[in-house]
Amino acid sequence: MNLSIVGTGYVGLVTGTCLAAAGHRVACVDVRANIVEMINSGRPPIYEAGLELLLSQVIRDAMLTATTDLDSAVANSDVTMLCVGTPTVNSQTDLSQIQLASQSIGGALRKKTAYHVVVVKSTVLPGTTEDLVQPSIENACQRKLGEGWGLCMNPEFLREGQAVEDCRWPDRIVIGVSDDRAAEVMRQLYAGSHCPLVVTTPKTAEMIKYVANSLFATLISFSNEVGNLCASVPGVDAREVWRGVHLDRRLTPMRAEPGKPAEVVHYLWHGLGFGGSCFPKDVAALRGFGKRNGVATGLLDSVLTTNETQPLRMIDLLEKEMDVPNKKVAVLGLAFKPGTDDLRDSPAFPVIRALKKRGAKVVVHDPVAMPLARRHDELSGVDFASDWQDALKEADACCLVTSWSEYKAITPEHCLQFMRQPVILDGRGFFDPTSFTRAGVIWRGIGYTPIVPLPAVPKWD
Ligand SMILES: NC(=O)c1ccc[n+]([C@@H]2O[C@H](COP(=O)([O-])OP(=O)(O)OC[C@H]3O[C@@H](n4cnc5c(N)ncnc54)[C@H](O)[C@@H]3O)[C@@H](O)[C@H]2O)c1
Ligand SMILES: O=c1ccn([C@@H]2O[C@H](COP(=O)(O)OP(=O)(O)O[C@H]3O[C@H](CO)[C@@H](O)[C@H](O)[C@H]3O)[C@@H](O)[C@H]2O)c(=O)[nH]1
Repeated sequence: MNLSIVGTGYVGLVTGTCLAAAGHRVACVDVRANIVEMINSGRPPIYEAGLELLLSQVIRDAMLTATTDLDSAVANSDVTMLCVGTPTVNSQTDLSQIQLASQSIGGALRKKTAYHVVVVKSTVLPGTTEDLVQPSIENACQRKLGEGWGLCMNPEFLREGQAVEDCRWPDRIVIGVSDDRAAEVMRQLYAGSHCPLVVTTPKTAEMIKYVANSLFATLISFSNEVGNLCASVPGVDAREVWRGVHLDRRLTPMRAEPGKPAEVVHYLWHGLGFGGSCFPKDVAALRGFGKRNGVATGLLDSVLTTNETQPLRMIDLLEKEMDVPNKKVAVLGLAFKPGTDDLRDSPAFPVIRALKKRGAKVVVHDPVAMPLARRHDELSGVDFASDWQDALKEADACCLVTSWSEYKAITPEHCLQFMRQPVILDGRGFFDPTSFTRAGVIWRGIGYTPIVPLPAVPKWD
C-alpha cells in the first residue's frame, strides 16, 4: 500500500519506518526541512534504539522518502496518517497542529479522485476526529466524509526507548472507523499483524488511548506512594514488596510450563515519577476534559499531585545529608527514560531546578541527550560532563535520575575514588544499597531506607 505520514516526530518516523519495513511504500511529510533532509540521508533526527539501522535499510530499499511537499505525498498515496503533536497547555489540548494539517490534507484531497483514508494517529480527546478533523477536511476538499474518502482514529501505544519493537509487535491495534469501506482499508494495512484488532467508533478509540495512559500513570503514582511508605520503615525495600505483589497471577500471568518461574511484570516500579511527552500531558488533558463535562476526577488529580511532588523527595534525601548551598551535585541522566533522547517533562528538570534554587553547583551527564540538553533553556548555568567519571569528580553528591544501563558500571569504589563526599541519591532503585553501604558510600534511595549499621556478613568457612 502507498502511505503518507504527516508529522515525522517520534511517532511519525517510527511508524513510517516500521510500515516501510513491513512492505508499504511510505512518504514522510514534515514542515521542518532540516529533519526531512536528515531522514532522506538515513539519519534519524531523534535517538530511538534500533531506529537508525531500520531507517537506513528502508531508505536504501527506496521504501521510504521524506518530503515537505504534502500535496504530492497525499496525491500519491492511498492512506494518510496524521502524527502531528497535541501538547496540553493549562489542561487544554492545543489542537492547532491537527487543525492546520487536516486543512492541508483536505486541500490535497480536493485535487484527488481515487478513494483515500485519513487516519488520526495523534492522541486526541473524544470527539476531536469527528468534530475537528472531519469538518476541516470537508471544508478544504469540498466533499463530505464518505464521498471518496474515509476517516479512521488509530491511536498509537508505542513506548519511547522500545518504540521500534512496540510498533512492529503491538499488543493490539485499535481502529475507530467512519464506515465499512475505511475499515476494510485499515484491515488491509494491518493484514500482516499478529495481534487482536479492535474495531470501534472514533470516539471510543480516542477514549481507549487516554484511559490506557491514565491507568498506567495512576498505577505509577500508586507505586510511588507505596515506595514512600516503604522508605518510612528502615529495612523494607519497595522492590521486594513489588516483587511479592507482582507475582499475583492477576498481574503476572504464570507460565504454562510447570516448574518454570513466572516473569514478573516489569512495569509499575516506584521512582522519581513519570515524565515524557505522554503521561503528564494526557492525564492532565483527561482531567480537563472531565472538568469541562462536569465529571469529578479526584483520582486523576491525586495522580498528578503525587507525580509533581515525587522528584522533590530526592532533594529531601539530599538535605538530610548536607547543607546544599555551594555543594557540587552530579545529576546522572536527563532523558525521561533510558533508550531515548527525549527531554520532554523529564523528572530531571524539577530535580535540577530545586538544586539550583538551593545554590548547588550542578553538573549533568546523559549518554545520548547531551546535544539536546546543551540547547535547553532550563539547563543554562549547569556544567556538562563528558562522561559519568567526569561528572562524579569532586562531587559532594550524585543524583541518579535515569536508569541508563551504562551507569551500572559505577561501583562503590568509583564513588570513593572520584567524589569529594561519596553520597548517592538513587531515584530509580538502580544500585545495590547493601554493597554501596558496606563499602562506605552513603546510599539513599527512594523506596528504601537501609538499616544502618548493616547486619554483619555471615561467614561460611
Ligand atoms: N512520543 C510518543 O511516544 C507517543 C506515543 C504515542 C502517541 N503519541 C502521540 O502522537 C502525537 C505525535 O507525538 P510525537 O511525540 O511524535 O510529536 P513530535 O512533536 O515529536 O512530532 C510532531 C511532528 O509534526 C510536525 N508537524 C507539525 N505540524 C505539521 C504539519 N502541518 N505538516 C507536517 N508536519 C507537521 C512537527 O514538525 C514534528 O516533527 C501526539 O499526539 C502524541 O501525544 C506520542
Ligand atoms: O514502572 C514504571 C514505569 C514507567 N515509569 C515512568 O513513566 C514514564 C513513562 O514511561 P513509559 O510508559 O515506559 O514510556 P512512554 O514512552 O512515555 O510511553 C507511554 O506513553 C506513550 C505515549 O502516549 C504510550 O504510547 C505508551 O503506551 C505509554 O507507556 C517514564 O518517565 C518512566 O520512567 C515509572 O516511573 N515506573
